[in-house]
Amino acid sequence: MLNRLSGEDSVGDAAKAIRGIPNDQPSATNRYLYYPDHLVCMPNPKRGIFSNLYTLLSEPIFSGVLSKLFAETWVAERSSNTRDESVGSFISRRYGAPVADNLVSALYHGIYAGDIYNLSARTLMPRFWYLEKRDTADGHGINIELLELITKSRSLLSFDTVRLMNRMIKDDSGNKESFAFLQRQMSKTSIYSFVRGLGQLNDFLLDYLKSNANVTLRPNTKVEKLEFDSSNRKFSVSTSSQPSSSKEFDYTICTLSPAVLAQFLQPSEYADTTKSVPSTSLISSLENGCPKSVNVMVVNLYYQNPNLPIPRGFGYLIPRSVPVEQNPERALGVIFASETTGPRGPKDAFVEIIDLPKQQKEGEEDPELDPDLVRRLMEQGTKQRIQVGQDTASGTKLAVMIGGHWWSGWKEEDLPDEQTAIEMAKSVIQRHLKVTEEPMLAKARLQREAIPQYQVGYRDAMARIHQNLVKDYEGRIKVLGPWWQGGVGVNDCVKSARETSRRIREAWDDQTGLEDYVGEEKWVLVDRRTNVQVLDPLQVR
Ligand SMILES: C=Cc1c2[nH]c(c1C)Cc1[nH]c(c(CCC(=O)O)c1C)Cc1[nH]c(c(C)c1CCC(=O)O)Cc1[nH]c(c(C)c1C=C)C2
Repeated sequence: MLNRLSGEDSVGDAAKAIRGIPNDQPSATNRYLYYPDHLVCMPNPKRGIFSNLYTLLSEPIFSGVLSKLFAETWVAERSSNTRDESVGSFISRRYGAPVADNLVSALYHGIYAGDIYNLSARTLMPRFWYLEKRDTADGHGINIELLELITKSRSLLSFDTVRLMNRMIKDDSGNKESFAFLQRQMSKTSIYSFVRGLGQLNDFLLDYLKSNANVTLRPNTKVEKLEFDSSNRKFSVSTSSQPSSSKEFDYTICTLSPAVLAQFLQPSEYADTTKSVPSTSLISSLENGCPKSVNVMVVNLYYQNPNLPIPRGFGYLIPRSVPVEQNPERALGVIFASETTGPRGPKDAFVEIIDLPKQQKEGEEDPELDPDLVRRLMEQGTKQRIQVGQDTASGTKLAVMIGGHWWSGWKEEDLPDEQTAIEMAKSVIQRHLKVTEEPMLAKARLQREAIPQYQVGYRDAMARIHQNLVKDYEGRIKVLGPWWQGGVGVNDCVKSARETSRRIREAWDDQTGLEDYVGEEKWVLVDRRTNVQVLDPLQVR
């Protein structure tokens, strides 16, 4: 997908679409935690050793943390029977409760809006989970293992990551030039966005699919039933507009939740008796293994003042340990959104390339423009106006995220409405950032079931679903997306989409997208100097 975005048609389109924030910008280097009543900038190499040390020694959020970090080496490892454990319990056990509650809980608010005492350590901290039991003969803990990797210039990568990287390098079906361009662009980038927002990705995909004669799109059409004929291994689909379809399909790709897939597959009273019926074991593995999800209220605030008294950076997160009187709204964090969407204002959001040779000599790097793109435009002699920032107005944008796991189990009528949410967000901003100005624009939206919560036991649940899908549907149902592969990000989705299309192209029908969950995780040691890859000889026993 991104490969296509990056220039199937023209390399210029990519530079126009993807807006990368360079690694050295404040939004890349400065991330804050709120504790107990002020923002604390997290240590990072760009801030220098003295500044980091001062923060570590003076801020209450780190009290008791350093001694516990050092003591980790002597903590007894988990028992061999433990299949999984919550992130909160794992971190408290190895590094102490303050690390879990003050630091790690905030991080998991900022990715999953989740409760560390429910999320799976094995799924979400796989490397740490693995390192705890690696080399058990020495029993010297995670920190020493990490130190050893650093001093020996080795990376420990999951087997599936290395497999994907190797496949992408070998794969000649993609556009090599655009892939190389994307790699170069991303290596300088900490985060990226799309100039017209994330919706641009959808628009691009839609346009691309519409331009393919063999694709039929059925918007606003609910799938009612999915039936499989095992004699010819074909699916038929009943939809709200077409109760019985004559068309047959070879594969089904499901990006919805396991529980929704179970609904599609359940035979109705009037089911066609020639079609296969899913086993009760598949249906119960889908229903019981389905992660719960959380609702997140996202409130966007726009202030006309471009110079509000807020620090430079990506934003801040609020750990679970912050006393309720400091966070009665149960906010999870705030994104300083004008920092993350590129240059803003009527002048700065666009770069006009009128006379390239004068404006930029070949080889001279402009942080906003890719040199290859410039070279290409120079060759074409093109005059272009390129949008590099999302916002054509100056001012300050903030995005306040509220709720998540704090609202788990709440009844619908107890959730705040949008107007109340705006008032809540304004009071968060007033209390935490001392901003008393009224926003010029405010918009709230409740994102329902926004983020799946990968529960303790997620890995085993997905392995069971895989085995049942292969048995009942002969690997003709593939699953991908946030519910299935334990990753909520766009990158995770792109990665699993790539792998799914390969599985179908190669007719790998022993694979559903969940096969890597069966058995133990495999890890690869990569020598960073030579790029030699070896399967880690010290796999967990
Ligand atoms: C305050 C709540 C949230 C913030 N972002 C999200 C929530 C619930 C959701 C979210 N965050 C990340 C993703 C994945 C995006 C992707 O990969 O496409 C999602 C869905 C990424 C992320 N955000 C933070 C971290 C450390 C990460 C992991 C990857 C990375 O380093 O980029 C931190 C973070 N999130 C939020 C803030 C304010 C913040 C840090 C200060 C908001």
